[in-house]
Amino acid sequence: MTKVLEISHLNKTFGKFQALSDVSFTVNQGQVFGFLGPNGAGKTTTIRSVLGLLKRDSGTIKLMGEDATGNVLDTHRHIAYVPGDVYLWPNLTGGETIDLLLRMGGHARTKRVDDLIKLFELDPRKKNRTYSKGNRQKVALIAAFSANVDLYIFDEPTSGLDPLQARNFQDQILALKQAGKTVLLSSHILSEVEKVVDCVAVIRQGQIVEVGSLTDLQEHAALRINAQVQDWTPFQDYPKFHQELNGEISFTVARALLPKTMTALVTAGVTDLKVTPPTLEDLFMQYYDTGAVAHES
Ligand SMILES: Nc1ncnc2c1ncn2[C@@H]1O[C@H](COP(=O)(O)OP(=O)(O)OP(=O)(O)O)[C@@H](O)[C@H]1O
Repeated sequence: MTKVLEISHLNKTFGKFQALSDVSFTVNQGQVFGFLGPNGAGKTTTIRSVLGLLKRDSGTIKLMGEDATGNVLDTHRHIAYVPGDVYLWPNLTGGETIDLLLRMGGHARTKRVDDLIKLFELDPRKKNRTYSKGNRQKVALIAAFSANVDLYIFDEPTSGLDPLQARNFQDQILALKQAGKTVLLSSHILSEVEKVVDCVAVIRQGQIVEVGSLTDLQEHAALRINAQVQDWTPFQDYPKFHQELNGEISFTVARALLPKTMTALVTAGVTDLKVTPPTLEDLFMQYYDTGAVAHES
């Protein structure tokens, strides 16, 4: 499998502040890779390091097997990038900007540009300074989706888009995926990316706390147990223990501890039982809360 982007042991400080600590992950050819984490986690810092817009303290960043930080101009030729906050030349029109962005990247203008302008409902004759945040984002997205590159990087790409345009964005990502293209998609909202990503890395306070497929992550997550038992006291120390007025108890348990918990439930005289797998959103919130998935006993 071709490694398109390989980040190893990346460290970055701003003064005394450690923004990235030992960040490592690999994005393979044809993957749509979600780079997820709360605000301020280090997503943009990582992406800007890849693009050579920030100088890393240590670690390696390889693009298509080559040092990405050696020849930054060359790196940019392999990448289409849409930042979270898009700033454009104020006196150019959207259409002129798309053409300029494509020419700067060495890409030909094709009919695809017109199709995307229509799809995203952009008026390309307006000057950039008159555009809303969402329209500026559309200009950058249209240029990126029109480019033929090895890696597409989108940093919080739908923050200014309305739900219909966000859907168009997702469809375009799926089209890239079908074409075997590689995408790195950063977001702090799981629901925004879960329909399109194959694999995710979760970053929190500058550290990668999980890398894997969405199904892998679900496998590791804690299960919720709801039960009616004659003696609830053995369960009162389980995480998120709660007792309803009707006596039903609920708590969470790591999947690995399920057999032991079932034995304890039988001993406690269980009369009713429901085991619910976590939603991905639940799981994601666990990373936000504690930085680690619950493997508690
Ligand atoms: N130029 C800078 N100087 C000092 N601190 C910085 C600089 N750039 C980023 N930081 C800090 O580094 C940390 C990571 O920021 P970063 O922008 O990478 O987060 P993020 O995950 O992209 O967040 P968001 O989802 O809010 O965009 C934050 O605490 C931020 O304040």
